[in-house]
Amino acid sequence: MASTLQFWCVKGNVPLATRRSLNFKPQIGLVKFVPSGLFCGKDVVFSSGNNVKSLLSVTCKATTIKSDVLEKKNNSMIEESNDDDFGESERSSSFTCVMKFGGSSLASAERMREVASLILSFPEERPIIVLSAMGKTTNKLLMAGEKAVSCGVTNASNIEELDFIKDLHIRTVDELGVDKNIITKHLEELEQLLKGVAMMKELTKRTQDYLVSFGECMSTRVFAAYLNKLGVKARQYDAFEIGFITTDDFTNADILEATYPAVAKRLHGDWVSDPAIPIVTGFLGKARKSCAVTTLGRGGSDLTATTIGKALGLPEIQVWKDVDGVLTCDPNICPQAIPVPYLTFDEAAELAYFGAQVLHPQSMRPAREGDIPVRVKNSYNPKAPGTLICKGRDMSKAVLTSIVLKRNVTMLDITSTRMLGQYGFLAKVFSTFEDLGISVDVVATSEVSISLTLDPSKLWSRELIQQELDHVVEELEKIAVVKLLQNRSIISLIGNVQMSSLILEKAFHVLRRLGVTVQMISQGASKVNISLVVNDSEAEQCVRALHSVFFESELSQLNREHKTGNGSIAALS
Ligand SMILES: Nc1ncnc2c1ncn2[C@@H]1O[C@H](COP(=O)(O)OP(=O)(O)O)[C@@H](O)[C@H]1O
Ligand SMILES: N[C@@H](CC(=O)OP(=O)(O)O)C(=O)O
Repeated sequence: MASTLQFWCVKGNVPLATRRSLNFKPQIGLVKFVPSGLFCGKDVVFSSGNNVKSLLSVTCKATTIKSDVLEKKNNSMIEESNDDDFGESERSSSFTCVMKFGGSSLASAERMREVASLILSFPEERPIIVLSAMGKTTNKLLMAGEKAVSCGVTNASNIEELDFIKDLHIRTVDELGVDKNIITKHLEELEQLLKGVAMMKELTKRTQDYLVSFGECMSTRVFAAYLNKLGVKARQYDAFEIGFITTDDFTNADILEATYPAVAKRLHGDWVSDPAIPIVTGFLGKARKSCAVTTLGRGGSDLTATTIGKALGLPEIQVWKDVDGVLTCDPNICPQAIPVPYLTFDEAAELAYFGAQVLHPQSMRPAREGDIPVRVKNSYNPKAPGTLICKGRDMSKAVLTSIVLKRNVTMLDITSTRMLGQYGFLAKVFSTFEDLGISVDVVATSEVSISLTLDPSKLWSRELIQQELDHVVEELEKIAVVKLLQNRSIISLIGNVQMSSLILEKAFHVLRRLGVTVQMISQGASKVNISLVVNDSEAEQCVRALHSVFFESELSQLNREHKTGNGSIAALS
């Protein structure tokens, strides 16, 4: 699909603006050929067949960038290769992208074959591959761990999910024709671990992380072996061995800054000394204090991919899923959901944070910091253009981009007993959450009261939620009357908040027709998100009706115009 032309620029003589728009590092640059016309400020579309010398005279279809490129022509910023400045090994060490494949793309041997041929269909790319565990392996591992706690040591070897995982992986290596030994040690160790859990009758978060790490450790070994069997040199890496340093927050660890230089050094260094496609475990890290294996929260391989993208300053990050990109809604709620062609980092981050399972909530951060475009593509339908996420897009015609639902949210109504002044009250409320390590999602305040919703993702098990909530209420009741409202949902309307009057008019019209009372609304803090809180029991019906109005009827005309790019592409930057 895309071919890449590598070119060299005069060291230290590249204007920053040009460097950004052409997306190259100070020393080596890449220009991508994207035939479909899907591009933004980071993609410059050229017709193929041009060589380095003619680079500046090729036709650039991105009009905003065209002028920039041509303006810089006289600065002679691009020249032929100068081997005194850049040695062959350094040049060839540059990776061109990260490609992340999730569990849904890797569910079987057949899928692994297809993913391998998909990767090899881009011979011009030098990718770093990030993989999740195969299919539903992570869920099965979690279930096996839970069962091991109470099944007794003698039964631990017979846990159904353990059999499933063994069967899936052994069948996969057999079908791919690779050496079984690459995973037999892991499968034995996994069984021992479950016996240990059964013996201890306890599964700590730390052990749970170690347990689920087997999924990614095995999928990457199998896939690397398969590429090697095909004659494509590949090297497997466990992320916790190559510098992914995290906090010690097991099951939901944060990546620390030290990760970036460490990972870049290791991957770059290995490539220089012995080039091979890196196959890296997604989702995993190493705790800074305890040095134990950590996980980055469910769906964390997206974050692994964007972290590697930023660490190496790559031109593009691709996350390959089982859907045609980020959709206007969760397709499990609205089967009519359609792909969103462009998103900004801000929109994608809000969408992910407020519950769209398609992206990990923190995954946009490294991409935004590194200003690296993220493409969401479908490994089952590679021809579909997917979604391109980058810094800016033309919002002039955008209304609503996507509707996101976050279920099972707890809402608190906290009314001051006026023991404290208003600012003392707010400070006390938020310090209570800070002390208890609970994050707050949506907030609305009046003079004497505050309504807020709590982020359930930090809370791992049901008992813990109740225990922690009781504690929160106990603390807050020292200064306020507290009403705990459970089973609520947040409906997030992601889009152009500049159009908030239009969005709210349509949204409330729908909600009124359905007889739904909105219990909280928040708009303003985020420039791309309007959040509404309703009862869980009404939420899906609301989302379907809202989707129908904004994306399936005549009122969605503006969104459709935007989708087809009518008049909006030229302003992308
Ligand atoms: N707005 C959305 N756009 C696309 N997919 C969504 C959205 N909301 C929820 N999903 C779900 O997310 C799934 C893809 O995410 P995920 O399962 O994490 O993929 P992978 O395992 O390949 O990384 C889709 O199959 C879809 O069911
Ligand atoms: N395997 C992990 C990490 C991950 O990112 O998975 P996926 O890419 O399949 O969502 C999980 O299931 O959470």
